[in-house]
Amino acid sequence: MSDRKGPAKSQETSASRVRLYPLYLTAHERRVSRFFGEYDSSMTERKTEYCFIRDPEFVWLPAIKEGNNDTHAQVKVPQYKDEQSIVCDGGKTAKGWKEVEVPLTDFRKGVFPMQNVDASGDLKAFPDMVNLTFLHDAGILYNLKDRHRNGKPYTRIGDIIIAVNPFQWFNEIYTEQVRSHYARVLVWENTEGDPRRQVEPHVYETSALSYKSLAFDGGDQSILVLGKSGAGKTETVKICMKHIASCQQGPHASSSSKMSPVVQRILKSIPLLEAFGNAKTVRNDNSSRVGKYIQLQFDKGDNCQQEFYSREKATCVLVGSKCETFLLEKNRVVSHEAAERTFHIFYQIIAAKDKSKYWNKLAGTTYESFRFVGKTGTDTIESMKDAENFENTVSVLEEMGVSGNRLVTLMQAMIIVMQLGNILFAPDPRDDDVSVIASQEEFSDLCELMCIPEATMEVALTERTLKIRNETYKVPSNPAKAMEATELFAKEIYCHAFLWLVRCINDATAAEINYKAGTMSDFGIIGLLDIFGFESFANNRFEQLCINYCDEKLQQKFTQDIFRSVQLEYEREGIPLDEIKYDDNTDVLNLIEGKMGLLTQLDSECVRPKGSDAAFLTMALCANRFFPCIFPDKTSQMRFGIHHYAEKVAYNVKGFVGSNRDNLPPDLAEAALLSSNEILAKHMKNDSCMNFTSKAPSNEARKGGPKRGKSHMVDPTVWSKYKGQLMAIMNMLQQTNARYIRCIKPNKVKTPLIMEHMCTIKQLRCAGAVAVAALSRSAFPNRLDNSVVCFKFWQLWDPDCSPSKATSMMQATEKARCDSEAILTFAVKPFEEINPTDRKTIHILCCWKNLFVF
Ligand SMILES: Nc1ncnc2c1ncn2[C@@H]1O[C@H](COP(=O)(O)OP(=O)(O)OP(=O)(O)O)[C@@H](O)[C@H]1O
Repeated sequence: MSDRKGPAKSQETSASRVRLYPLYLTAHERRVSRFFGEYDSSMTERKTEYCFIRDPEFVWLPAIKEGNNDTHAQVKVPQYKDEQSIVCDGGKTAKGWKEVEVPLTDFRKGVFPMQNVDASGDLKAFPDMVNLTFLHDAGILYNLKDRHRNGKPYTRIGDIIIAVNPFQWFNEIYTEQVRSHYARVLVWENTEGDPRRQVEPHVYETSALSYKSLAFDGGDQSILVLGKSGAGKTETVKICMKHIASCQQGPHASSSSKMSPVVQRILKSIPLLEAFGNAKTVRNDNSSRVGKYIQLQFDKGDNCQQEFYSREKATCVLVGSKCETFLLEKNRVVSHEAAERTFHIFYQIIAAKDKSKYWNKLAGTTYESFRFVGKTGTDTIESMKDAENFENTVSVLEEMGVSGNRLVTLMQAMIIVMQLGNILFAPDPRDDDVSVIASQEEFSDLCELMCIPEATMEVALTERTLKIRNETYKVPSNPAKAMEATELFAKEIYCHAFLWLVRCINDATAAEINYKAGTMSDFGIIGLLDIFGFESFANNRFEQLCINYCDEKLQQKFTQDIFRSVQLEYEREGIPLDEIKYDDNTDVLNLIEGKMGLLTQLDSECVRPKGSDAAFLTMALCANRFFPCIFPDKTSQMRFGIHHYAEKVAYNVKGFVGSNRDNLPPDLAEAALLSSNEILAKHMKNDSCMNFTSKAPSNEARKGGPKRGKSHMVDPTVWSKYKGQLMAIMNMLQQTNARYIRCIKPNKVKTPLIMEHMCTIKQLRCAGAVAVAALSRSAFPNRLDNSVVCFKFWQLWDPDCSPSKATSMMQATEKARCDSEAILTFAVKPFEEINPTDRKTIHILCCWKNLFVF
């Protein structure tokens, strides 16, 4: 294009309201589509209109629009063999075509979502979905599907990585060479602009950029890995940790560079936690049944920036790690679905060759010998036998300092839990409300193992102490109550043995202990959060509400963070941003955690002597009747629903009060003190994950959680402890620069190469994938490169009426920007409208440094 001189155009824009789910068409888009519609019909060669149509089974189907009248569009739909073969290839691999008429009312304002095409109108998949020309969930689904089929599990959406679980290991994308390539390009090389343009999307970019930000800017970082069960969160955390461990070795690291012993221990700590915190579920053979927040600790060096700039050696080195765990699924200790298993460690102990070393009565036992363990469909997890896994577990425990007597203590605590499941009760023949022990031999073995006198243990299990005012009474328990107390005892022992182990791991890995004592606040942090994703089952209980609440908290943070990064992008591009509003989930959070919220109501019901689930529900519904996000269930008086940000979930309140109380009866707590096992005798009240003070404890953490917990009048409830822990973690995250990885489970059958549309799209909606892209584009959701504008729309331009200010001296990008601005100024003028309220021009397009947005 020749140089044209003309008045510079201002980049002023009136930002419109951000739509989190921008499905066609707002007034803005209508104007844009008028422009494109008229432009398209003016072209001599009409491009194929690749669009999507709705489908009840496959959610969206690719199609080609042939034409339309006032009410219907004529559409050709390629027919494929099955769901997996459906792709956006313009029907090249289709086995036939079907002509259909689609009512225009199927789509807002009758506009069809378009398939992903490049500048010349050819179908294309995009590594960064913020660059999709048209933005909607159909485009995102098929873009991910295309990459998934081609062995590319990672796709970028702005600053977020979407990781689709491939259910097969592509070893070639995790080699040491690939790791160092990402470290070199993203950390060590001094590149101009965004270095991510030089690499394929990968979780290595999240780890590398986190490390670089920590080393370069010094601020603490975090990586939040979110997704439903089986989506690949834990594997992703391990992949990122390994990469960070290699980044910190410096620009010249190689396979011969040795990791320090503490770094090796850090990397091994996750599989160790998996042995005790993971179980086989129907969704995932190695499912984490506990939330984890791992803080990698770095010594940033004295004059870190200066040395960092030399890029000769890493001065920001990994020197330790600490792990916080929360909401262990302790119910799994005492019961699990037939197709699932309890925690791996139980199977490992029973399968161990030398198990009688831990208790001679284990000799000859099988899984079925223990009621809590029982029959299992498999003795192999992730292609490793339980027996082999046990050897690994013991070897890593020893590296963590849990050896000799401490190892026996831990294993015996596990065996005590199993043995508790074998204790049976029967009604006393003289009185049904009194129970007697019906499995005398198993009971004697248990008491011997715990070293607690049988008489003491019998009373603790079959009677309970009640305190009424200042008087104490002993009340007999019927068999059901005695069984309930036994199971509670087993759950508490497991939970506290788990915390004891977490403290041992932290002792073996924390920088405060293994590197520099007393300088804890000097360490830089990269925190990795691996947390259960939002779920909705046929029957959702109290624990599910806690999990979904946690997810709501993270969703709120996610939206706020994305919004902040959009603001920064606009500032960088010099675009004024008058007003951006976005949907948020504050109302759901207020409903759950507010002063009169559901969980406060539940806590009050737990202190009432006759507190009941039904009374809780009545109170909760009444106190929160003005919240639009809660609704009663007309079919059941024991159910209610919450309209979460992701979807509506119906909760069954049966067991809410019991699950929230969940405290160990005082009689059993006292009996435990007599045990020779240290975990039972000394650690049953220790709810901490650390033996030392953590960095910069938050206000909540310092106070030890919500006030209720501090009062000695009542035991803290599960909810109050959980809320305190979660708030402490949220506060810690708040002080970091967060990056997100959204893991997607593409199918329920855990099989490679299958992407089920319905299940994937639901997760994309939960993850707010469209929302992220929309928010990233905020006022102008669609975008094209300026060079593409010049190429596509030059015919519309009359340079005499609207000259470009480009000169031959300019660089290509600058020239493209000026030309594109001139072309569009000319072409768009007729489509601009005047806002009737303020009489100002409504701009429908805007030219950025590299992009034309509309
Ligand atoms: N990047 C990957 N490449 C290949 N397979 C993977 C990858 N990530 C995960 N998987 C497979 O998916 C399984 C489930 O992954 P993972 O345990 O990380 O899920 P999760 O989201 O942590 O689930 P949960 O919430 O139940 O713990 C893994 O055991 C592994 O077989």
